[in-house]
Amino acid sequence: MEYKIGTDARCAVIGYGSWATAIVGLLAANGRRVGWYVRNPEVLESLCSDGRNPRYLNDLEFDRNSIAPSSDLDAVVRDADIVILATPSAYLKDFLAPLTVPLRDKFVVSAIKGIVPGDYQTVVEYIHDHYGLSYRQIGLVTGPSHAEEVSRGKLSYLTVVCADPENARRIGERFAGENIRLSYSADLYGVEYAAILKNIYALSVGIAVGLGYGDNFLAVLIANAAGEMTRFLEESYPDERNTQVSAYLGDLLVTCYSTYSRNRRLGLLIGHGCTVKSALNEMTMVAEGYFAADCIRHINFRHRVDMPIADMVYRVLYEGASARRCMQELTTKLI
Ligand SMILES: NC(=O)C1=CN([C@@H]2O[C@H](COP(=O)(O)OP(=O)(O)OC[C@H]3O[C@@H](n4cnc5c(N)ncnc54)[C@H](O)[C@@H]3O)[C@@H](O)[C@H]2O)C=CC1
Ligand SMILES: O=C(CO)COP(=O)(O)O
Repeated sequence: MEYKIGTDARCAVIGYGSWATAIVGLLAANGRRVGWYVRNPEVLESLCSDGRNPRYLNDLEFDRNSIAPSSDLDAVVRDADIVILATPSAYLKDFLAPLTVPLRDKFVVSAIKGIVPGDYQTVVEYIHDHYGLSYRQIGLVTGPSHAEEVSRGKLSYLTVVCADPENARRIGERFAGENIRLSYSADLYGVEYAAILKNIYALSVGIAVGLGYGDNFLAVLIANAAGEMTRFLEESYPDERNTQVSAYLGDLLVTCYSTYSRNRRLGLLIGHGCTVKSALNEMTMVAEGYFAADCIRHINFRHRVDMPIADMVYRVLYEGASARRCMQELTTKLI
């Protein structure tokens, strides 16, 4: 299917959470007006009237001429060539439900780090299967990149992943900026799963910190998590890949140690003794690892990879198992 991705291509972003807002900030700084699907009336009103998202990254002020926010999904998608998805994975279907305009002639980039619950598919797989796009017209933007830092101009490295390296470079040009360094990859499967798994591992780190484990143990836990991630990728989809670079290991590290990490925070609350339900209620932002723990367990029934850390997180989140006991058991399986 024909699609447009060159310098004239128009971009649109779907979603209005923190990552969507930071991404619009990067794209808007690069020239062309950015289409933006914002279905929340309060956020839409505020973006149109004073160029700010009142719910997320409120200190980021947009030049109103550089953005075109709208609650009409069809119009936003119709006017775009490159559609960037930046909703939490759990609500992607919900966000796209009103769409009647075909996506087949668009280039779709997922900035989402999660699995579509219920379908047990990655976002790339879901868009390919449900919207009839070839894998050559779907990409990813990922890397260690907390929205709070990106939006404040803190140096960040993003990785753009496309089957065709020329497409990756063209998408990368849209995100480029003084404080953004870009890398490229063609490993759609590996990079997407790495971004999903790291959220589960950050939850395990948060749980450990909440339970009182120290830095010595955290280093062991994260080192084992990196090994578990690599093992999952190698056994489920062998390919030539270096998982030591920032799109895999870097993203895992920032999610495990940053105070901005939503997944670590959810784990911390549980480690401190909150029930899973009350910890989820405390969260003001989405922790993808909660959904991913269930999805990966389901997907791993096919691959049967040894994943003691992901299994521990699943048991705590979904089986009501004691975090303290599960973590103690896990300590006997780490090296
Ligand atoms: N925040 C970050 O620094 C980064 C986030 N990501 C990824 O971007 C995606 C979006 O995450 P964030 O922007 O952080 O999310 P967020 O927590 O900042 O925003 C959540 C969005 O989901 C909507 N939402 C929340 N609960 C909902 C519900 N029950 N039903 C329907 N919609 C609901 C909110 O209205 C909002 O638009 C995730 O996959 C995340 O892993 C990727 C890189 C960086
Ligand atoms: O993926 C992210 C940053 O790269 C966001 O997830 P966390 O907030 O849990 O780190």
